[in-house]
Amino acid sequence: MAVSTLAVQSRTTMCSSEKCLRSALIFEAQRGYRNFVSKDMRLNNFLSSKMSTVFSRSKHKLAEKLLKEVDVHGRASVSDRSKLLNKILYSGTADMVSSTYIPDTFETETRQDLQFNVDKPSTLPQHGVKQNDGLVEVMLDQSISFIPGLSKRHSRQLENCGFHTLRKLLQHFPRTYADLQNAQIGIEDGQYLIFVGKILSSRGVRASYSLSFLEVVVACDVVDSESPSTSRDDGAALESDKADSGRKKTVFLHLKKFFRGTRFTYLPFLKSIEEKQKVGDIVCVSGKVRIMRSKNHYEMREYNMDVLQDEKDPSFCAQGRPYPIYPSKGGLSPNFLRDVISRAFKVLPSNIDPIPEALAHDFGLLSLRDAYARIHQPKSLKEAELARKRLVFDEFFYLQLGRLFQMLEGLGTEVEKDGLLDKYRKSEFNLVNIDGWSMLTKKFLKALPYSLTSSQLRAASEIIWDLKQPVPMNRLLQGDVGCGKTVVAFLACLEVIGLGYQAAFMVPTELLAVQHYEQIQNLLANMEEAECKPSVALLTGSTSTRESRLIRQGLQTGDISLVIGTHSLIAEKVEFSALRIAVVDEQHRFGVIQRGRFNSKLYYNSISSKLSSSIPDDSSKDSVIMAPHVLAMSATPIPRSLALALYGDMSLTQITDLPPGRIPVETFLIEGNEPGFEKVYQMMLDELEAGGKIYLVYPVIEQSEQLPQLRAASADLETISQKFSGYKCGLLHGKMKSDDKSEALGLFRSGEINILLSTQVIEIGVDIPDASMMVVMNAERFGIAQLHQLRGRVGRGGRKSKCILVASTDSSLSRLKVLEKSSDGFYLANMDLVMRGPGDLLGRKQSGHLPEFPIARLEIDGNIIQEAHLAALKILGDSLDLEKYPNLKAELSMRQPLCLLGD
Ligand SMILES: Nc1ncnc2c1ncn2[C@@H]1O[C@H](COP(=O)(O)OP(=O)(O)OP(=O)(O)O)[C@@H](O)[C@H]1O
Repeated sequence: MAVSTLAVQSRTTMCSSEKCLRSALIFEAQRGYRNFVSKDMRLNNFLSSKMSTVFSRSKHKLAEKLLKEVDVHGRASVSDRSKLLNKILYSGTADMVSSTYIPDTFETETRQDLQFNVDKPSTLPQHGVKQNDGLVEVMLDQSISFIPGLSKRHSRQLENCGFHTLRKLLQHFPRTYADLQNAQIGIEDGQYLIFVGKILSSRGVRASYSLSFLEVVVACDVVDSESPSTSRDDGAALESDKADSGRKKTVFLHLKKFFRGTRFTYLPFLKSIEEKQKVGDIVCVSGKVRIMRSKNHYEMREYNMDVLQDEKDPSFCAQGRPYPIYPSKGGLSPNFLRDVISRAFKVLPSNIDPIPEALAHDFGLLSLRDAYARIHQPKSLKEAELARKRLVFDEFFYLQLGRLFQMLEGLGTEVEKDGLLDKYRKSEFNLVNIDGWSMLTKKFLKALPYSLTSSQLRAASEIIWDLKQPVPMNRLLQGDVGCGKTVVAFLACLEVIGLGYQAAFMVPTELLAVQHYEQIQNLLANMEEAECKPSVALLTGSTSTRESRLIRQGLQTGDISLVIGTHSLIAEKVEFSALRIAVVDEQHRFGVIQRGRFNSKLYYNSISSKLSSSIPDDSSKDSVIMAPHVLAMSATPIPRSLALALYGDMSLTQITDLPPGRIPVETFLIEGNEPGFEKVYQMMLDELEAGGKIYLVYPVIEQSEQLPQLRAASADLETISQKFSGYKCGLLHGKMKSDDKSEALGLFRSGEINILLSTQVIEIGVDIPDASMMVVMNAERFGIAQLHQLRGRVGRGGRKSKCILVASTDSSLSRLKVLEKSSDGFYLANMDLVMRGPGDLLGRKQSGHLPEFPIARLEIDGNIIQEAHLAALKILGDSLDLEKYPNLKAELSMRQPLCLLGD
């Protein structure tokens, strides 16, 4: 009956309070109170007969004291008794009182009745608890036990399901909203409808020894859709539309609420619940209808009922409110949850919002209380949507605020902090300033066989700016496939090497490590002055024991300035002399723990290390105990919204353009049937004859009995070799030995192999600029982002390239169509996010690190996260340490505690 509580409260009489007290006493007596003395002998006898029930000593004593008081005041006025009971309720024993004196459910209104009839209790409220008109107002993180009328048993049930605080409860959001319709046309079983009618009767019924129910019958007038006049032919019906609108029938709603437990079967209880509903009241009832046997009679067990204040204008209610449908949790019924949540609003004050009003106004946000109220009890779907926006905003806002705050905390002076914020605020701030770069970096830049694109230059400047800061950089560099991230990372490495430090470059596969190693050696070879060239080493799982020992020694002494390698770099034995930057390529391929270990290990080593004497300036010496800068690179473009959520603590750098002269790869979708393959083979032949090189990508290495429809690389080698007999075919997959893999790739690079049959092992990083065609078998087995990555292996030079996606069935082609249309990795990643959600887009490993968002959905709320990011910048710009916003700081410490602990 929570919905109509307000109305109930307003018409509460002293008489009902007296009854409540009496019921409470009887209830207590049932539990075995021994020494109750009453002038009513019958009651006295009844109470004595219940003496044997177990009662804990403390409760017993308390109960004894309180009941004696009640008895003493037995002759006093009802309001005095109410005062007394109120005192009990506020004396810190409310839990006990609610469970021992007042039956479950029934006490909801009882306690409120009492509170409405008495003065404010004299007892001081607890910390964070406000009292208002007799109701306790509590803040969001207060226990749910403050919810009016919640029995101890229900509190326990809720707590067991994780609803410890009001916040937790209010964040149990409706799964969806049923579209309530005015019952003006035919009524069907299971529909969610809304009615306005008059209460005809209300009765509390004892159904059995331990079951009772309240049945309220409401009579409502609705349009009679079954009357013969409505089924006439159209013309006639049209003419008499007006008349029909007046043809009404009365339907009877039987609203039922059940109570389980012997204590709810007693007459006083049944009488009291009965009296809560006043015959003749006009009410608005909404909920799910069930058809009953008798015509025009309907039952409702899930319902909301509002007593209409203004009988003359019931229309406002009948306009069709969305009806919240809650997911059940831990066995708690959606109905129960709806009821408790609506009660929670009675104790929730309006000033719970930590976000300053001005900011909320700037971003068009509802106040927090309104947002909670409207998401749970919206008057329209639009209202629910507005409320949702506010709550989604909060989820993103505190994440952004926490991460930015944490970053600022690491900086020393206000000027530095302001500088960092400015960098976030204005992208044009990051002007390229090559003059400030080290000599080595400048020489390397000069020796490059190409000029950097403007966005590569901007990215390099941004990173090098960060490298000069006294706090460790934590930056994510991302860009589309083949945009030239590697060279930007090399520049960053050379910058620290130029200052006398070391750099580590970690990649997920050996193939990639070898490729990067060869690439940097080639680029360094172009440099004129041999003496300033840094020494570079390659350390992977296949490096011989002797060689790896030598490399480790070199790293320890500082003789090696740059090491490129795989996971071997984070092995415990590897120690650095003065590591200043760690580049983690394809960072999502490493788990957070691995990255963390890498980071902390390097930190430890760099503290313990003795720095070589070649450090040029004193300022660098001071910062030697700093953790190394981390530059993470992501080859899969991630939508900005997702990146903000996933890596909100990282600064983001994006390379937005491709090196000049790139011709977009032409993409074809072909069904993998006989004519389809004939077509593919013909295209391959044309390409080979024109001097091209072809990757053939397979989903598996060996043919599998379980998945016979999948083409396998090993199995196809012979067929393809026969088909293209004039050309050389090679095989590359993850199970091959490291040397064999490098050899196969080397032969393909040099042109000795024309067709490379491979698995997705080539997906990341493989860079063979003159490879000009790719054919992906069973393309439906790959995600959009993955296919885009694969496709990025071709078209890396000046030659026009083709990518053919062969799908087993016609139906799977439609999903891949988006690849045919676009070659923009960011656009495709966004599409993937919308189509598959963040979990599938990122893969299990990476999506596991996404923060939990109870209500936000990254695929649709991307714009809100951007707003939240701006709002966080605004707040921090105004108060770097959040001192101006103590409420925000408190909320932040609650939501993102680690960021305030400096973790
Ligand atoms: N500014 C440039 N002008 C011309 N070529 C460039 C430029 N920058 C990089 N390249 C070349 O483009 C190719 C791709 O570069 P790189 O391997 O760094 O790309 P990437 O961003 O790491 O791509 P992927 O994520 O696919 O590995 C390389 O052959 C590189 O030499």
